[in-house]
Amino acid sequence: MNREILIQAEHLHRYYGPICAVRDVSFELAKGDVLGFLGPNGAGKSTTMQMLTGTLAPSAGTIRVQGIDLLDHPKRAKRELGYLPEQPPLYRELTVDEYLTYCARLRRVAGREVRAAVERSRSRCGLNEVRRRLIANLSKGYQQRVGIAQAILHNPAVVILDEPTVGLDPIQIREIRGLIRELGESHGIILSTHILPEVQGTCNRVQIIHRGRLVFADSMQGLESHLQAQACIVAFRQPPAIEALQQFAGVEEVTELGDGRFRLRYTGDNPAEALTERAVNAGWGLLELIPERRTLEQIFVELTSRDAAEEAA
Ligand SMILES: Nc1ncnc2c1ncn2[C@@H]1O[C@H](COP(=O)(O)OP(=O)(O)OP(=O)(O)O)[C@@H](O)[C@H]1O
Repeated sequence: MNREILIQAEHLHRYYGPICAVRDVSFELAKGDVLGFLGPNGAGKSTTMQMLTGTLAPSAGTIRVQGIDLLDHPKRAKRELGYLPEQPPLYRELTVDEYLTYCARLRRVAGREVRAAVERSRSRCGLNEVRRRLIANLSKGYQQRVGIAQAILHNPAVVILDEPTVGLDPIQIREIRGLIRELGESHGIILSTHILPEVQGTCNRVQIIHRGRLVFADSMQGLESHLQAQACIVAFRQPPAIEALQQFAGVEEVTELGDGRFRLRYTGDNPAEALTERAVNAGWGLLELIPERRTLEQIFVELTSRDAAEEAA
């Protein structure tokens, strides 16, 4: 399958005086990608986002947007970029339509196309009903939609969203995530966040940055296989002796959890099939067999603490 590459970042570095905030970061974004950019506070997310949007020059490295070098041709490259900063740049005293029209002019949308561009992004972001309302009087969720609408006004290839659901209630969060997934079908999206479920619910690729370096980059399926712990929980009505469970091929450790429940840690092939067969034949009364999953939090902590330990060494 031919992936249309929208962003190519190569060997990005950024120093603030002696502090290296971003170190040798390289990645690609293709059309249809919703790339989650995760990292703890101070990891270098905002610095990277600012470099990608052309608001901060890298100390070294290159960024190409649809093949156009962002440093050599910033105006042309920025036409293909839409950006929602952490604090949406809204004018609260304007109505939604007035504000979007103003943004379209700033984005140099041709005069005769302004109306259509405003209508398109307003509709896509579900803002038709509030088009004549003052932004100041909208809920935070609707204000965030207005922020996203300004980012897609000029129909850019890439949309960069910095912490887009911070401060929203659960229903608004669901709506904004749905909107992001929808936008991902026709744009490439980079979503910077420190909210792990946001990445699981919205993105098809994930990158984790820690102390300025990428410590993880994979597809969501790749991440899923990391999440799959080599362990399962089983429960029986007539539990066997623990030794009987230790005898299954690959089982390394069995922990009794009480009430006929056990945790089996294994290597290699999942013993579930053999276990089920034996449980049926021996009349153990299998009640539960649940593969255990690690949380994204656990992986995140593992990766970031391993990185810190390596650095200390
Ligand atoms: N203008 C600046 N001058 C000096 N140091 C800076 C500047 N901006 C950021 N830094 C430092 O660079 C590092 C990366 O900061 P950055 O804001 O990119 O991280 P972040 O991942 O976006 O964090 P957060 O989630 O807290 O916003 C931090 O150590 C920060 O203190």
